[in-house]
Amino acid sequence: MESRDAPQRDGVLPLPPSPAPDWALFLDVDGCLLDFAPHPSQVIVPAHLQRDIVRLSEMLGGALALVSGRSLDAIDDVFGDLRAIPAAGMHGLERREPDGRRTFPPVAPESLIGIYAEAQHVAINYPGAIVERKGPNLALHWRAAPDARDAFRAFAAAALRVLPDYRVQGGDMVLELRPGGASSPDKGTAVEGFMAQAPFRDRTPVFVGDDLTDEHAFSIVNAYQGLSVLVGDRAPSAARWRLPDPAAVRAWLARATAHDGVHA
Ligand SMILES: O=P(O)(O)OC[C@H]1O[C@H](O[C@H]2O[C@H](CO)[C@@H](O)[C@H](O)[C@H]2O)[C@H](O)[C@@H](O)[C@@H]1O
Repeated sequence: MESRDAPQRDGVLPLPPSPAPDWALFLDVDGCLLDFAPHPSQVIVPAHLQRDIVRLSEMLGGALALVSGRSLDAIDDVFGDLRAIPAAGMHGLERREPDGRRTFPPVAPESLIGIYAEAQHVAINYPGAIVERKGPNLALHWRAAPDARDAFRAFAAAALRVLPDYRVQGGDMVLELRPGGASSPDKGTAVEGFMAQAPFRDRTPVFVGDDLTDEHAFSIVNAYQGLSVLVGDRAPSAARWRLPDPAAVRAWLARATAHDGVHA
């Protein structure tokens, strides 16, 4: 199925329309709602953002979810007030369903404990490099230490030999060791999971995200004839619409909630 046509502008993706009442809106977190920070715990959440998300969720009849690489606990630590909002964490490995039920990621293999310690030893050589443990996932970040990239890549390739059924997932100045082959959950299957149930079902899915891991979700919403919105200018991408940066995403959400209703 083809996605909803986006107006073409000389190869530049167009800005998305204002949210419509029949949308199911899926929002990535880091690099989309929030500007990147050197460390995952240093992100700044503008005061109006939670309020706008809650308001927009109400306007969409609850059909709004956060879909992130962060764990659900980390999402809740960052946003606090959004604990009633459905969410997918760890790139779809765990979910908070619309009725509040939780699905959990697979248990980490015992060998991950040693791998985690070894990764921290690698990171010590690169001040600013971060090893983040998220359940069965291990994220190796080099945003604040670009020189760590090659060492982390080599480390991850070697770690795969002792982590059964794991794979490496690339991201923006990060790579992640995570369980599961090609058929394991990702942000696309997370969107499909939400779309199979009320209040998301029968709505037009719209996914807004910036990173490689968001491409799974872009492909799914395209297949549903929804809107795929890339934040930034990463290429290539399956996205058909674009917002330039997280500030533009926040302004887009704020404009939608500044009215009494979303635009029909
Ligand atoms: O899917 P997302 O919501 O975009 O989450 C992706 C990763 O976000 C976090 O890391 C990224 O943001 C940090 C804060 O800006 C930054 O320091 C780091 O370099 C980025 O990779 C989070 O820590 C990861 O667990 C997520 O997978």
